[in-house]
Amino acid sequence: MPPSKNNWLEKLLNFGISEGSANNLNYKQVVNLALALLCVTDAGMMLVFALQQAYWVVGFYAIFMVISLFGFYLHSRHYFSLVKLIVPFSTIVQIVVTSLYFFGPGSDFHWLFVTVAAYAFTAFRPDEKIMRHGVVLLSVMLFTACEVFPVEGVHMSNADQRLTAVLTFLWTLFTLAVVINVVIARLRKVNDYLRVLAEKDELTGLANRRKVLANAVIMYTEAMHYHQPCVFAILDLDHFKRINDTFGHDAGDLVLSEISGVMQSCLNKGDAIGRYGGEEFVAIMGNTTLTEAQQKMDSLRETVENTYITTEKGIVIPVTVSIGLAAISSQTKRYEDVLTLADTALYQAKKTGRNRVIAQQPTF
Ligand SMILES: Nc1nc2c(ncn2[C@@H]2O[C@H](COP(=O)(O)OP(=O)(O)OP(=O)(O)O)[C@@H](O)[C@H]2O)c(=O)[nH]1
Repeated sequence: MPPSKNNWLEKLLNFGISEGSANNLNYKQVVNLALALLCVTDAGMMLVFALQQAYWVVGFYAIFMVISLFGFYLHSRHYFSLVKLIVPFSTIVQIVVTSLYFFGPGSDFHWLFVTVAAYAFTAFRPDEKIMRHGVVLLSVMLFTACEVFPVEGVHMSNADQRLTAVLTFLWTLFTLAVVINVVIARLRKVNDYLRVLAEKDELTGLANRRKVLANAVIMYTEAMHYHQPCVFAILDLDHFKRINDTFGHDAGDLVLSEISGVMQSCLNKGDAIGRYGGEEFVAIMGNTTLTEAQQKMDSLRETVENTYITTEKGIVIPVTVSIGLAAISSQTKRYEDVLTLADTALYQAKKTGRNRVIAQQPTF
């Protein structure tokens, strides 16, 4: 995947994940993010209680901060199954103690168990059901206990409790926004990457058959809608089987990838080209008359003819291409009809000696 601009975030998400241990990448990244957020949360709580001058509570949160940092250390040592348990259990203990002892159930601090359940569903894989359900069940039981047991908070006044509740609410909102933002941004990136893979021909780097036909539909529809000329071309390398048989399949692959680049460089920016299959390509030229397309394709044919592909062993392979052209007309009903006409023209080009461009005149 292309490197992200947010380098520090990438470094954090990928901490302890080496190339060879990249299984369950997303789960591991969620755990790293959770550990980091837990560290920041603990730092925030230390600040809140330091302002209250409750220094031993500061110490309590410092211990959990150290545990989170220890989680990063364990991750760097590849103890991932242990690391992913640190976050829920450290959070559970902190919520229970903070909720029951410092704030009291009236503060509703224990609603933070929602974050533990959210973590369990994102950090444990579907095949780790026991762990996932166990953490959620434990959270539900402890949440119920916090709701039911009337233990008073012993260290905070009502005003401080309210302030802490507001701060906690804002912080939870912020962390959820961060997590959702990171998750969505990453999903988008993966999605873009998969789309490129799904639309690209691996050997030539051109659009694959699916993508070039999708482009054909778009360009055909636009041309029909705006009454503009549009030409479809099918380009087929000549005697390609002979190239494979004489120089080998690898040399054939080299010819395909080199000639693809040459063909693309002969087209205009708005034109579309893709690999139709084997040694056959499709080009669509929008806003181009048949005469203009014929000139462009003839120049492309000549460029291919003058291109000599040299293999690693120094063997020079001459290549030529035959091209069939057809333009859309007022009679055209479907884009496939234009492709069929271009294919007929290509057949003529092959039959009449190859290395030539033949245009199928439109029928009105
Ligand atoms: N190296 C290589 N060869 C391929 C690839 N895809 C298809 N081919 C070969 O392309 C050849 C196409 O052969 P034919 O359809 O007979 O066409 P041709 O030899 O070019 O003959 P004409 O089109 O009539 O000039 C076959 O031998 C296929 O195996 C590929 O990705 N790499």
